[in-house]
Amino acid sequence: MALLMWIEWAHVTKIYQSDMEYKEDHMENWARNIGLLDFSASLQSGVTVILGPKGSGKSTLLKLTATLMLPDDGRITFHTATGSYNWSTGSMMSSKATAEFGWLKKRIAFLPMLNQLHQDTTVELSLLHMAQIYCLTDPRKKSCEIMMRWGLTAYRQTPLHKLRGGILKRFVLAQSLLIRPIIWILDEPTKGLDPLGKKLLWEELKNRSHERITLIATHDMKLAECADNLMLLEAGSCRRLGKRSLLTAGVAEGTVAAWYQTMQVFSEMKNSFKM
Ligand SMILES: Nc1ncnc2c1ncn2[C@@H]1O[C@H](COP(=O)(O)OP(=O)(O)OP(=O)(O)O)[C@@H](O)[C@H]1O
Repeated sequence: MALLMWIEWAHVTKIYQSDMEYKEDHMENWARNIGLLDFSASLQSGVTVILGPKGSGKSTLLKLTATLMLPDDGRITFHTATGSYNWSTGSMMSSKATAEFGWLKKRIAFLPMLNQLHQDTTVELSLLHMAQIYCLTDPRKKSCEIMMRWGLTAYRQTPLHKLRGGILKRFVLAQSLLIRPIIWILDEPTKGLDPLGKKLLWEELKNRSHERITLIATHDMKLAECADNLMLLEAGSCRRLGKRSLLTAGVAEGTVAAWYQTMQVFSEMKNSFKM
């Protein structure tokens, strides 16, 4: 059954106060401090892959949607079967709505979350701990199931600091799914992920996408092929949003990579006319 929920971003703007760390990386961006600028869009369940050049605002959009940062202007509204909840600077809510929104926020999983890991704890105990924090029924069973699904059973007694990079990333993905997120937000999930992890991620995205809203920012064009929708960001704004099948049908190769490349060419042409 499809999830009865959607997210709406209305005129969301986020300006960073300092650009010190970013000067080298994103020199081509005319306004380095702009995370998002008057960003508007809306999305329902399924997998949405967010594409865009370096510094176009992909991570900013994900962090704002994960409610890790507040927008400076505009609002993000989470529409659910029980009500609509606004994430914006200065928004007011009744105590009932605050409690409901609190419940929803606990069902938003954001990756990367590596810094929140207790490195000395074993794989099994970390999952169990997470299941207990989130008050899951039958936490031991659910932790075992997720370990099996993500090929982690052989590492159950291994402390996290001993996991190799690719397997650690697989663990983090598994852990994020343990809480059965309604909104699953992934920033570059295939970066540093091992081949088994990539295969399992693909299966998860293909088989369970209707159960949640999944947002993925990536430069991995192979992964982007799993999208139901594509969103293209440019200089902090949404330039395109639509069904992958429709957007890619417009380019000869019919792939996301070819569509993205075409869009980049159009952008360069547009920018050269402006100069
Ligand atoms: N903490 C920060 N301080 C200052 N500027 C920032 C900060 N975080 C992001 N920015 C700026 O905001 C803009 C958007 O950054 P963001 O990381 O969201 O882009 P991105 O599309 O995710 O880039 P990438 O593809 O490199 O991950 C960039 O120009 C960046 O320099």
